[in-house]
Amino acid sequence: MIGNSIIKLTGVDIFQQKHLVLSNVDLHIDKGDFVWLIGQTGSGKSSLLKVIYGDLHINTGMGHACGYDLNKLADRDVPFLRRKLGIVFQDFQLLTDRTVEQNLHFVMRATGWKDPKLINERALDVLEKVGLRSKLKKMPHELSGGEQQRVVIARALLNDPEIILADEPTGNLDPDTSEEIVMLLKQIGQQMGTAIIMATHDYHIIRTFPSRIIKCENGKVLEDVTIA
Ligand SMILES: Nc1ncnc2c1ncn2[C@@H]1O[C@H](COP(=O)(O)OP(=O)(O)OP(=O)(O)O)[C@@H](O)[C@H]1O
Repeated sequence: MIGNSIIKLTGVDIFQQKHLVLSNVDLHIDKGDFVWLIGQTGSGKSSLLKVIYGDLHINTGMGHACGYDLNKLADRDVPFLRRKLGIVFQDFQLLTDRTVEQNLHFVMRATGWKDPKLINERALDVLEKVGLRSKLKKMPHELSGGEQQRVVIARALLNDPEIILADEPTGNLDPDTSEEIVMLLKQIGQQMGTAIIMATHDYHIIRTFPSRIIKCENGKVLEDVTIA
């Protein structure tokens, strides 16, 4: 982290294969920021998030995420960058054949945790943060959609991330449960200084929780957007 800056993109072009999705992107996210990311289907929201978590490489402009230089990011750096990011995406769902506890332990072992006592404690700690300590031994299918999403958030918190990237985390949830998830993310941001970028198509929830809005539109990322 340079000062409070967690993400800094300057003049970045973002491609999917040979297709230029977003050009000349400037984006600055500081510790504790909560940012809504909006834009029509196919406008480039996921592509922008993919650049930040090292899934899409950049060649034009300058990019930093959690202290990593995105222009020079080597494949071997990506797992280390990902430990500083909490990812809450529909593509990163829970393993369905393991309990909540096993899901959390699996990620911890994969990211270098060794001590079984610390692993147990950390799993309980993150479940406590999302209010699901009692669900440790449950299988994902025994949980509601909102509870599953809370476990995904707990999993994203395991390595104490500097930023959480949430791509439509409330897409499959009813309005009340969606609000609970946003409140939880906001609370995490306020308590731990975690920055949060949340992509959504749900303008109602943005109106309920007003915050900075950025928008992907016509190949650009627009800042300080307001919605009707
Ligand atoms: N793996 C890929 N290969 C080639 N093109 C892709 C790939 N992924 C996305 N694209 C294209 O890049 C553009 C931006 O897609 P992206 O997924 O970033 O949009 P989005 O705003 O996240 O959309 P949605 O709201 O539907 O999730 C689209 O034109 C899409 O077709």
